[in-house]
Parts: sequence; C-alpha cells; structure tokens
Amino acid sequence: MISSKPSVTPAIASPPTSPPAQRPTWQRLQRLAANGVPHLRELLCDSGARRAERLHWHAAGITLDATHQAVTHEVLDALLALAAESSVREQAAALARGEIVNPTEGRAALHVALRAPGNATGPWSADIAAAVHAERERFLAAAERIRTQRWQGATGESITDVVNLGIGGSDLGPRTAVQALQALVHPTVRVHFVSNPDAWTLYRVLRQCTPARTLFIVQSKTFTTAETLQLAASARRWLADGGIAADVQRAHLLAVTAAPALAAAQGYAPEHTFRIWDWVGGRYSVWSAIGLPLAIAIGAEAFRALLDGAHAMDRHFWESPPARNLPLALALLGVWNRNFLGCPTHLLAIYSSRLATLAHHLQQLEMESNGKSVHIDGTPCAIDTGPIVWGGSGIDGQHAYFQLLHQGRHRVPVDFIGVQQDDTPLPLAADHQRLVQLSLRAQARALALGRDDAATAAELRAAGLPPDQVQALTPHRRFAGNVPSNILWLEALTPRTLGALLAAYEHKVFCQAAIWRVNPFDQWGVELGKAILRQLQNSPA
Ligand SMILES: O=P(O)(O)OC[C@H]1O[C@H](O)[C@H](O)[C@@H](O)[C@@H]1O
Repeated sequence: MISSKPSVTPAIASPPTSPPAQRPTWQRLQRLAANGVPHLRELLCDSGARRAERLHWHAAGITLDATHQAVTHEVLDALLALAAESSVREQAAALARGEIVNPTEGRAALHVALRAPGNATGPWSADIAAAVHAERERFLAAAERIRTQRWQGATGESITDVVNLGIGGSDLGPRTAVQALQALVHPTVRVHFVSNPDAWTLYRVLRQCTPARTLFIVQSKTFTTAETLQLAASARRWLADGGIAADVQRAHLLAVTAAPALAAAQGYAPEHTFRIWDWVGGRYSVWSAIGLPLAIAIGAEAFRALLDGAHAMDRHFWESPPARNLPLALALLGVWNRNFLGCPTHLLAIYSSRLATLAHHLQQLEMESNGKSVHIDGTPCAIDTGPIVWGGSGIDGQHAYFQLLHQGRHRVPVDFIGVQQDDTPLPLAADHQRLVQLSLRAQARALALGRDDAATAAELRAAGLPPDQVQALTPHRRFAGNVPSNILWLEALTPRTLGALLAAYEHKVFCQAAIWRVNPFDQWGVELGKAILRQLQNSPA
C-alpha cells in the first residue's frame, strides 16, 4: 500500500526571520541601484572577458547568457551575498529533505523526488522513493499499452484518441511538453488537451473522435475542480450516446489524482486510477502521473529522458557553487530587475514555435507561486514580490507588441529562449533556423543598446534627409535602450533539455520565494472565486 503521507519533519523549514528590506545586503543593493548602473551600451562595450565569463552559465544542455543584464561586478557580488543572507541553499536543502515548506497547507513539496532515477533515494525518505518508483512504473506501463494500441475499449477496438481533461497544473505541464516534443509524437494515437469548460472546446476535439476508440484521462489533484468535472460529465455522456454505456465505460476512463477515494466514488476503476500525493503541487506535477498523456505521446523512454534532464538540473542546482549556479542566477537577476530596477513585468520571448506554450506554463509557475503579498509568517510584504509574467512566440511578438518594449514607457526585462540545433526535416530548415536565431540576438541587442540622439541624427543625415527633418524625426527614431534580458539556449529541443529547462525555472521560483520570504507552494488567491462560483451554482436562478 502506497502511503499518501510523506515522512516530513513536523517543523516548518525556517527561512531568515528579518524582513528582506531590513537586511544589510538588500540595503546595499538599493544604494547600488540608486547610484545608477552604467547604460548597457557601456556595459556591453566593456570587453573585459571577466564580465562575459561571469555572466554565462551552463547546465544539462542549457546555456544562460546574461551579458545583456544591467549588472556590474559589484551588483553581482551583492546579489550573491543576498542569496547567502537569505539562506537560499539551506531552504532548498529543507525542501529536498521533505520538510514542510508549505506551512499554510501543512505540506512538503517533493517534486524533485519525482524525477530521481529508478527508486534512488535522495535526501527524502525511502518510503517516498519506493512509492514514486512503483507508481511511475504503473503509469508508464499503461502509457506503453495505450501508445502501442494494446489497450482496448469496451468493444474490443484499439484506442486512437486520448483526450486529457484537466486545468491549470493538470493541463499546462503535459500540454507544453507534448507541444514541444511533437517531433517524437506517435503517429497513430492522437493526444488532445481540453481544459476549458466552454462546450465548444470539447466539441471541437470530440467531433474528430469515435467513442469506441477514445480514452479520456481525467486529471485533477483534488478531483473537485468544477471545470474538469463538467468536462468529464460531458465526456461520459458522449461515450454513452456513442454506444459505450455507463457500465462498460471503465476502459475509456483513466483518473489521475491525489484523492483516489473521490475518483472511486465517481465510478473510476482503482486499476485505472493513478496516484499523485498531496506533496506534488499542481504546477510542479508534470513529472508525476499527471505526465501520463505526455508519456502516451512520446513513449516511456523519452519520458524518462525528460525526468533525467530535470534531475541533472536538480543536481546542478544542489551541487554547484552559488556563482556558477544557473537557476540561482535566473532568480537573482530577476530580483535585481524587480526589486531594485523597479520593473513590474517580465516577458518570455520564445524563439521556437514548438516551445511557445511554455510561456503559459511558466506564467502559472511564477505567478501562482510568487504572486503573494504576505511573508511566509503572515506578516505583510513591504517589498515587491513576483512580477507579472507574460509572453509567447518572440518572432510574432516582434511584429506586434515589441514596439512598446523598444519605445514605450515601460522597462520590460526579457527572457529570450531559443534552440541552437534544429532538426526540422525541411530542405531549407537551416536557413529558417538562422533567421530565427539571428532575430533573437538582434532583439536582445537592440533592446540593450538602443540608439541615442547623435547616432539617430547621423543615420537620418546619411539617408539624405535635410536638417529640419532630421531634427523633427530624431525624437521619434531614437531608442532609449538599456532593457535587460537573458538569453537561454537549449542545445537542441529534446526531452532531456526540456526537462532541464522546466526544472531550472522551478528552482528559480523557489530561490526568489526564499529571498522574498513567501510561500511558493500555496495558491489561496484562487479560492475566493471558486467559493463564489459554488454559491452562485447553488443559489436559485
Ligand atoms: O488538479 P486540480 O485539483 O483539478 O487543480 C487544477 C488547478 O486549479 C486550481 O484552482 C489551482 O489554481 C491550480 O494550481 C491547479 O493546478
């Protein structure tokens, strides 16, 4: 019997108690920002190899180039001191030991245990390792049966369509990964994702499917989410209307949940129910049975490679010194931009169409985790916490909203995310890839350097404009620049690098929460809307 309870130390992992703004390093960073950092035009000209060396990180197939961040050596030193002063490392170790890092729900957050190879133990308990291993083997075996069309529906036909019903963390992780790894997707079993209870969303998928050949995966950690239950009810009615009566629907319905009793009460067969645990946060759950649709799409071996990539990033995060630690660097640069340069938003500009959905996944990861205004001890935050995270396809954005980034009134830090080696089997794929990669680099450069009045006027004069027009046009054609950005390169778009990238962002979010002293694992903010929905549903029309 798999225990749902992690063996946790009952004590709350203790972050430093002083409010961040009262810490000496925080105040040092405030002074550095107030004194002004040189324009990126100057920082990028500083050809001293040391800046470039300090601002590049490599781990598990991911490279972070932060040379376009508005930071000096002094700022970097102070940020690393802030991490030490905030006990980031100690807090990460407490998480991995299975301590209660989510005190408002009395839970551990052991997503790192989900991606350890085999049944290897880590700092977490042997019970957890064994439970994770057993359930992983169970859901991967089911995924292989479905993928190889050995899973039969009630009428003995093979399954050709798998429809994932789930929302938030029970949708975005696997949806993003299936999208990203579509080159590996099995050609005969189609995997669909439906999260939105707008009836058309489900209809649009079901009109392509045949009931006898369709399998639904109802994914819900709580098994109480109204949107998912509505979709499941509709799916079951569609099966019944299509000749798969309620009493033989079991082979068409899988459930993934931390509340198996609720699933059983709603008629899901225990042998078709896969287990997650209360210590798996929804937005950290793609590594668990919530990844089942992904495993069906790409196969067990590729799914294990995704876990391996994430685990490689975990090891890097735990073992690398702070100055060489990629997720910590992402976190610290974000803190600098948010708290000291005063940037309220953060853009994810993704230069790989297969990865574009990543922006939605990371938006949930960052905003649901760190969109908080009280510290972990319940005291109000006097500092800014998680920024507004937004984004999508960078190339498309260039021809739409990038104008505001270049010349608007907001300074928007950017993570440019690209892929170094492309595998698209198209004759001119290398040319496409060169255009995409150079576009990424050009945008990072343009945002950083801008173009001052003198350079703008010189260019207009060189184009042959008379002096009065040069004068009139210069204010419109100048660019302030100095917009900070990261460039993240995946060496190739593989399960391994995708796993590593997702894990890097998870650790980034955790490090920022540790510095801001907020709980990144609860999401009470979404509850009020749910409660009011229930009231409205129960009140007379
Ligand atoms: O998996 P479920 O319990 O159905 O929850 C689905 C999602 O909805 C909730 O309201 C939360 O905002 C998300 O964190 C969660 O992932």
